Amino acid sequence: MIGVVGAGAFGTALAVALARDGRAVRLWGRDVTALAARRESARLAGVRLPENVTITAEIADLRGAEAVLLSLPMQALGGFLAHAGLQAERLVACCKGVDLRTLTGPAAVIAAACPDATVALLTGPSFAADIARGLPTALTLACADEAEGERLQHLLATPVLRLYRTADVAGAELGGALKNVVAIAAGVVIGAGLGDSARAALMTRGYAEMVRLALSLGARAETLAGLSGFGDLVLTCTSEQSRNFRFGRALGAGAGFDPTVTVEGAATARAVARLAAERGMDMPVTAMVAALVDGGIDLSAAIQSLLSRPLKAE
Ligand SMILES: NC(=O)C1=CN([C@@H]2O[C@H](COP(=O)(O)OP(=O)(O)OC[C@H]3O[C@@H](n4cnc5c(N)ncnc54)[C@H](O)[C@@H]3O)[C@@H](O)[C@H]2O)C=CC1
Ligand SMILES: O=C(CO)COP(=O)(O)O
Repeated sequence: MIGVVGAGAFGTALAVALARDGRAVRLWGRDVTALAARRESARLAGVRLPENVTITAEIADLRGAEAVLLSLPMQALGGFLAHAGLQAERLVACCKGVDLRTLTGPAAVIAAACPDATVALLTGPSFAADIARGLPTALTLACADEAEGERLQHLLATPVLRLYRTADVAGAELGGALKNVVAIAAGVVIGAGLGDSARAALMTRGYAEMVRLALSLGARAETLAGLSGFGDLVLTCTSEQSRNFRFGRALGAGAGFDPTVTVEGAATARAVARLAAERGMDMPVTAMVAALVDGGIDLSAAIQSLLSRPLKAE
């Protein structure tokens, strides 16, 4: 049995994909009454939960799972683990971001709360709606323990959910966290009417910034160039499906945005701006997004801050 924590868009989509491929899945959520009654999530309209997905609000029902996928927003992960009493041998983070409290990624947050568990990360370019519809996707499964990583790769892959493996957990989680920040900035550029050429420039400079920080934190450049970094950056900066992109576009257009929608890049921009300051690193795209999110700068000043940077070698 595979456990999934978090009955939002991504957790439910993963539960559906694994169940369609024959796994028994237990999907935990804090308020699952409507989901259990309708067997269809409001976040994934038209997708019926297969029979072999059991929905539960009791965390003890996940005991004995071969692996538990943690599909909560990044900023909720540490608090959840501190209070939930979850016991599992293998915990797979499915969230993308940097924790504002500890300035670490999900793997360190899980390891601190559950020191005896094997920790892994599932990340890469994939919209929940695509996974739930059974469209083909390729993701990265990162685990520092190579044997456990291989075991999880086989446990969680399906014919349409292809998993590539890496032991570079830092690289995989930083790629997934930082691309959301760049996607907000790409949305700002489009929302402000600056055009596709400016977006391509922003994505490229944003990627350079992602790689710089990740390398300084011990990640490998190849990981950033893979699915979890470059792949997810392209998807998120260019698709209307992305919440981070749409949030940025609303900021750029001076429009409102539903505050209940999960936009991981907003808190992560603030966390990464602090991390960069601590390390004396220059991350202009992240700094601009963090300042915009905090309301510390207006849109024209934000755009000007990027355009007026000193001319230098690429
Ligand atoms: N939706 C997508 O296409 C993808 C999402 N992800 C990542 O998955 C993570 C979750 O995102 P989504 O499922 O899309 O968000 P969502 O907003 O659809 O769902 C989040 C779920 O977490 C629950 N939750 C929030 N705080 C909680 C807490 N303190 N305790 C227990 N449950 C809590 C909410 O009730 C909700 O069911 C994010 O880090 C996101 O970046 C990754 C790949 C694709
Ligand atoms: O991570 C994602 C795609 O890989 C989902 O992106 P959004 O959170 O921006 O919707």
